[in-house]
Amino acid sequence: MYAFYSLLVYIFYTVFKKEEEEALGAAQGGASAQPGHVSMETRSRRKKDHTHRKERKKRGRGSRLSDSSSSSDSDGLSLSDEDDDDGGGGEVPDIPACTPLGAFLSFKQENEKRREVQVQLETAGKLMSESPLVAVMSHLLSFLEQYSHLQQLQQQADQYRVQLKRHRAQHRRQMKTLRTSYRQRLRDKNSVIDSLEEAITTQQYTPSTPGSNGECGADVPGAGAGAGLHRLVESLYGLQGEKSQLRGELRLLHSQLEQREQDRHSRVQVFQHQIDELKSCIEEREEELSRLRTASGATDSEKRVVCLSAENESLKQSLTVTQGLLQQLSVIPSQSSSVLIKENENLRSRVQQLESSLQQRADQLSHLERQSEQSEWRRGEEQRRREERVRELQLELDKERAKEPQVKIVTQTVEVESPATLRQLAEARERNEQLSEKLTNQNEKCRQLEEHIRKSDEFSCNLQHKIAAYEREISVLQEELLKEIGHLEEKKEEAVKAAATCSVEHFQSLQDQFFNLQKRLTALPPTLRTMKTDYASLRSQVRNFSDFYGAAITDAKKQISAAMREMSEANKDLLEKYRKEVALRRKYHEQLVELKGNIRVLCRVKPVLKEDQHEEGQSVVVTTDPNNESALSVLKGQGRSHNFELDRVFHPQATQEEVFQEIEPLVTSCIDGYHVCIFAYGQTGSGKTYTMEGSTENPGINQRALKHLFSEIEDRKDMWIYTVTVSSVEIYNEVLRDLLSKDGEKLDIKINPDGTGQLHVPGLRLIEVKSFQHIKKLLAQARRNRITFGTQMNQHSSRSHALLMITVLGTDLASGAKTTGKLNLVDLAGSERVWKSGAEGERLKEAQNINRSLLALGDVIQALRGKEKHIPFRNSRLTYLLQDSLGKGNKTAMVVQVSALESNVGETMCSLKFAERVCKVELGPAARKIQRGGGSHQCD
Ligand SMILES: Nc1ncnc2c1ncn2[C@@H]1O[C@H](COP(=O)(O)OP(=O)(O)OP(=O)(O)O)[C@@H](O)[C@H]1O
Repeated sequence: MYAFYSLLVYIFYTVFKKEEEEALGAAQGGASAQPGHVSMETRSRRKKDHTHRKERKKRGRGSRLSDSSSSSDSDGLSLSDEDDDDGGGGEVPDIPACTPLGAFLSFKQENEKRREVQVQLETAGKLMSESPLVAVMSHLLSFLEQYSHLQQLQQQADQYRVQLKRHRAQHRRQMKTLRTSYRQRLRDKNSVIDSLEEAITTQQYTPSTPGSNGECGADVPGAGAGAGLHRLVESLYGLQGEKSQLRGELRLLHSQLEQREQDRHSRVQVFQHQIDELKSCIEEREEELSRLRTASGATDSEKRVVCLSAENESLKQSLTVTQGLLQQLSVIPSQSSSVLIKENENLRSRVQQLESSLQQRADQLSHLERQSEQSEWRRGEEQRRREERVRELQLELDKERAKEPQVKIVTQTVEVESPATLRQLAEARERNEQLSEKLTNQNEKCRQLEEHIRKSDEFSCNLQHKIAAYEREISVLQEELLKEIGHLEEKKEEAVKAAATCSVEHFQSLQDQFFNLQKRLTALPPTLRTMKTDYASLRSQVRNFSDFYGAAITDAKKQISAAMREMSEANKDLLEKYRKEVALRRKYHEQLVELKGNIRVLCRVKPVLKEDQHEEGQSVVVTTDPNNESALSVLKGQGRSHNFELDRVFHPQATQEEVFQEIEPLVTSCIDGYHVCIFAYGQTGSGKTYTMEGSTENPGINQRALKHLFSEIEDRKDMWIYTVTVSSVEIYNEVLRDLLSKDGEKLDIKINPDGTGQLHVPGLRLIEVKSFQHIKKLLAQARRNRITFGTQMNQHSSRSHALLMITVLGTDLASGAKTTGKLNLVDLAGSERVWKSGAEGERLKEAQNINRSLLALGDVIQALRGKEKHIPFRNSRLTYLLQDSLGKGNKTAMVVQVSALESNVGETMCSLKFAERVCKVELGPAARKIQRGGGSHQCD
């Protein structure tokens, strides 16, 4: 079976290859142009893929991502072979073209280009798909398509991974810029604090001058100056409280900033963690993909194909052939692959949309993060400056506190030097007021700064919210992306599983077939050997047998020919004996018949003619026995049959000659001086006229009898002289008519006045005939003159009894003895049932007369049979006329005509029963009418 498939596939492959080459040659002006074109296109496509890949790699390098995961870029097994021009092609392991899979894939790619050219081979390709091997290869093809789809997905995953890395790098850059902006802000804050510090320094410088002056002028005591100093100290304490308050606030702000920084950091960590998770997820997918690629059914199938190819040369040939067939099969559009491609396109567009939206979100996020980092940095800087300023103010305050005893001394001094001190005090108060104003201004500035910090905090908070919202969006998008990837993975796994299962099943079945074939093949050699030995022995036997057979046949032939000779001799003897026996029996029978004077009764069965089949489907009820010429059986119906035993029965196919041969001896006896009567009896249409007269081509008893008479006369002419006279009459409605007379006058039967007592018909024409030709004319005339009409039973029914009376007067030349022989040949009118013949009027009268005369004949027969003294010959013209022939010492033969059809079974039974009665009639020994010397007498 497998060999058959292989042969079939090979034949198809050869045919299709040839047609394909012709088609390609016709379509592209040469068989060699197409492969080059295809390879060019393939190369250009490969180059495009390669350029795209290179760009991606450049981008990957540009981002300076040194993650270990970046090495996975080169993990994928791409369907598009890349050139190694740039030396970087080694990163992507190409499928070697020498492997079956590589050849298969390149074959497939070329086939995709040839599809349009090979449309005319679709029908043949469809036919080929019915082969199991082709089905397997189609499954392999679909599986490889799935595999290429998987590779595309992997490439997309790689792209996503690279994009994620790029996003991460961007985030890092943004974080860096945020940090720098934060530092910048801190620096700004420090500068603000420096400006405050300067202001405070200026404020300090102003009291230090009076202090130095006071030191100089301590000798000038004054009460106003002491109060001013006291207020100054109080204001300084107030300032110190305010500073400590500001410090607390700044600490609070600092802690808040730290908290926010921590939050931000934690968020960044969470985001980083999510990115890592995504990365690990992608890596897992990659691993899974690689695992699937290395351990999935495709590789197994491929390995199995290779193993199978290696195991069996025939399978290898089939695989090669199948590769060729793939060209044909590739033109068959795969609905599933087209759907997958469509889905893949949709997914690609969807992924692109998601990528673009993700890119936008990432850009916005980076921008916001940058702003946030800047604001945070500024706030940090400001806080730092404020802290430093507070610290310095604290130091100033401590210094001022440390100077307090001098002030008291100065105050005492002022009390002593009152006018100068008062003036200084006034000046100090003025300065104090100025400082107060400055402090107020500083406070205002601090408030403004605080307000600014608050606003920046709010802005930062808003930014954090936005970042959180964007992160949520990113997470949602990531989830969607993961879902899509998962969905694609599931589809891919399903497709891979289905293809793998299918291919495994088909390979299993192929393997089973292969193993079965192997088993058969292994079982075949011993069988073949035994067959060979058997054949050799048989051959030798046959060779010997031919000699043996020839000798045996020769012996057998000899034996058979000897046996046949013996048999034929014995048969000849037997046949001779049989013939003699039959002749003897016949002779004895005839002698017996002659002695008894029985009427010989013959029966002739009419063949079934077309015109007799008035009713369709009539069965034949009369059967003859081929082994018994005297038996006849009539099936009466309901399974009952009646057997008749007559002198001779003629089957339907009996010829006129056969019938006459039976009559011939009687005809001969006529020449010898006997009175012979032969009459035909039977129902109308049963063949009486046919038997007696016959047709021109096939004459009946009348012609044959006369012919025989003349031949006998001719034979005896040396010894006897014969005179033959002929007369013919018909009895129609009990009226005698001369059939040889032209006027057809009526005749009467009378006793001959010569005293012989014989019947005499005055006026009847007696025509002496010299030749057979003469008698033929007379017979034709008589036939013409006979009255016939058409009835339902016979279109040319004879409505009269016709008598051909032949008188043969013979003179023995030697003795002078005279013989008078008479031959009455009677064709009786048909016995018929009036209702059946449809007779009416004149025909009815005819029928009644016919039946009456036949009844009279029956009465005569009955009387003769009963050997009654009175025979009623005179009851009818017919019996009266036949008195000479039917009476004692005459030879009589009756031919009973019967129909074999079921519809005539009643008439047939009547006729045969009448024949049976006639059979038993004993006329006594026949007497020869001879005149010797002077007197005539009868001799037995
Ligand atoms: N043995 C036969 N072979 C062929 N045809 C026959 C045979 N016997 C009778 N026929 C045909 O049957 C038809 C009727 O036969 P035929 O006229 O001799 O019947 P019949 O007994 O004389 O009838 P009827 O009493 O009405 O005159 C004729 O056409 C005749 O040719």
